[in-house]
Amino acid sequence: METLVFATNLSRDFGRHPALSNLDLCLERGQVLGLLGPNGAGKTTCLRLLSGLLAPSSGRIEILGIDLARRPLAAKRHLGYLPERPPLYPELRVDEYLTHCAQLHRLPRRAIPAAIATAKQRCGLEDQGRRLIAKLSRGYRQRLGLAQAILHRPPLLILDEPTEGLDPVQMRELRQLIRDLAQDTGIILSSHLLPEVQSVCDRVMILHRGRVRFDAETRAARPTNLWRVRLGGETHIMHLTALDPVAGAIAIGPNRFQVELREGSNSSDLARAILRSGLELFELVPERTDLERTFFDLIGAEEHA
Ligand SMILES: Nc1ncnc2c1ncn2[C@@H]1O[C@H](COP(=O)(O)OP(=O)(O)OP(=O)(O)O)[C@@H](O)[C@H]1O
Repeated sequence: METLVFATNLSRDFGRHPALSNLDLCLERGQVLGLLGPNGAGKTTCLRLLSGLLAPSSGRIEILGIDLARRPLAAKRHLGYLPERPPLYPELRVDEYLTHCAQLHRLPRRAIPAAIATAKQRCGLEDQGRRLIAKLSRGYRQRLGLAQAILHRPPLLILDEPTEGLDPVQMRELRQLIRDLAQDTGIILSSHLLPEVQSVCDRVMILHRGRVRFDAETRAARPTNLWRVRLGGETHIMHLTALDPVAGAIAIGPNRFQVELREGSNSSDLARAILRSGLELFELVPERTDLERTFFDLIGAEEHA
């Protein structure tokens, strides 16, 4: 496995406001990492730090082993960046704009036409070369933003809210394109949409108020044999863990528990065992340990506090 990004203890303050605090991150080729979080969580700040547009207040970033602070040009050569709003020039035609970008990426002059043709083909822009950017739809502008990011074939792509503002069809097409690109690159993208991260990313980091609140493979966040139980009266967790179908339990509030069942046991077994032991059962619902649950639990608990 090739490590594309290695960042440690990354922080960025704006004045006294910590926009990002103590983030550690590692990305391998072929991985798609999603930064998920509500507005102001620190996603854009993180992506700007990783793309070298913003200097960290502390911490260190390596892109393919190259220190981004010490050798910014060499490190940035390996990455493509799609900002939240791609800096497009409406008065240029698609080909003119891509030629300009290729020059900025310092591609050799002779290699430029082929690089543009490949980028356009990958982004579904083959027939758009002569079109004025001003006349492009939002979806095509986003494709063009992506085309400029992949022109120099970087192994690392950093995409800030790539599907923001697109209609559902455009979103689906762009997600497919991201999955295609991920076959030979590593991608870090930001989003505030759970389904997007679930469908596109292998790994997710939930950011909230500049801190990482959750970091896991998206596969690991799928439901298991977990149940949420609310009991009546004076109960203790031992009452539950003593029951046959229960593999383990954790208390999540007064008389509220998250219960994991043994393999082969189901919710009826649990309900029967609870009632047989003389406990009162007020609620028994499947626990969704997927990303959505975690997302809302974490964000909700924080807001509540
Ligand atoms: N240039 C800046 N100057 C001052 N504060 C900033 C600056 N950029 C970001 N911030 C603050 O840092 C925090 C994180 O912002 P950031 O844009 O990284 O969040 P985000 O998760 O990308 O949000 P959004 O989804 O709205 O883009 C916010 O409180 C924001 O107001």
